[in-house]
Amino acid sequence: MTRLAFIGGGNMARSLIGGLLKTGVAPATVSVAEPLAEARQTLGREFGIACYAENRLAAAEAEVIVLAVKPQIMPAIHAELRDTLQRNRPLLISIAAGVRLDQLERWFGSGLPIVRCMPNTPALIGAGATGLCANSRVSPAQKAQAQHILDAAGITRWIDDEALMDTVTALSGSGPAYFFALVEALEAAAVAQGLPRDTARALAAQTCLGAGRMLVEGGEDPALLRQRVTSPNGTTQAALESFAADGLPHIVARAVHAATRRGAELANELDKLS
Ligand SMILES: NC(=O)C1=CN([C@@H]2O[C@H](COP(=O)(O)OP(=O)(O)OC[C@H]3O[C@@H](n4cnc5c(N)ncnc54)[C@H](OP(=O)(O)O)[C@@H]3O)[C@@H](O)[C@H]2O)C=CC1
Ligand SMILES: O=C(O)[C@@H]1CCC=N1
Repeated sequence: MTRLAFIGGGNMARSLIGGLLKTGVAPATVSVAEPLAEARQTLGREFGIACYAENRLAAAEAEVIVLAVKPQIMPAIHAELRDTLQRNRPLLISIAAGVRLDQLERWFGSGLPIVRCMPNTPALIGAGATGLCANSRVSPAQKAQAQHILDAAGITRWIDDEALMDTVTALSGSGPAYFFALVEALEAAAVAQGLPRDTARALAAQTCLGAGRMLVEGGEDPALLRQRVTSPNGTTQAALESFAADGLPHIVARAVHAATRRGAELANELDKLS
């Protein structure tokens, strides 16, 4: 069985580890490096995996290493891991927003097989969406390995042009937050009209789930699904006309553009640090 190490045991690592163990991956094959003692204890208790304070120890025997730290931490960990990686030449998987393959190659050593991917937090419940992009050193078997790890967390799509990974980040990486923000706004609007908050929350959240399930399970065009809700001259039409008058597509496009630009900025900031 493939030995897998996570560097950083935060939100996304927990989501991915939880998904993998649910698919039958043995806890004994997974290790994690996490600086916070309390977080190590929780990870060990929850998942039964080996937890280390030192990155080098977690990575020592691994055939696949998932870099699950914040982008700004990457330059700090490469010095620690570089020798181990050059010796063992594992498959490296980075989930960091913005961080480019050429930067990872420069920091961790050229010639390494590296997959840059962008999962999202619904991975925690097996409903994640991940874009993946590989450098030229990744073999077909390693591609399948990376896909297997991320498939455990939801759906996966390979992205051939790495330049589009910042778009994936802005779409599905950050995307759950957009839907949460919409639910918050819907809830606030209904509460302002007098609906009890718990009722507003439950109806808004279930509506989000129902719409999402119809999109995913039915596979129909969102425009068609929208039209079916929209009776001529009815309530939905009134709401959609209000959205259009306020420029909803433009507002969304600007937000996705801002997130995409921030991804590129993160990478540029790291170039200045390292
Ligand atoms: N959150 C999200 O929705 C998504 C995040 N990502 C990407 O995933 C990565 C992780 O994000 P997320 O899980 O949210 O962040 P978290 O802060 O939850 O996790 C990062 C973890 O790394 C640990 N850490 C800090 N320094 C080191 C170090 N030197 N060596 C090893 N571990 C260290 C942190 O410990 P401590 O807390 O003690 O500092 C923390 O537990 C980021 O690069 C982000 O861009 C990708 C997709 C979605
Ligand atoms: O906000 C962020 O930078 C990370 C990447 C995608 C989701 N969270």
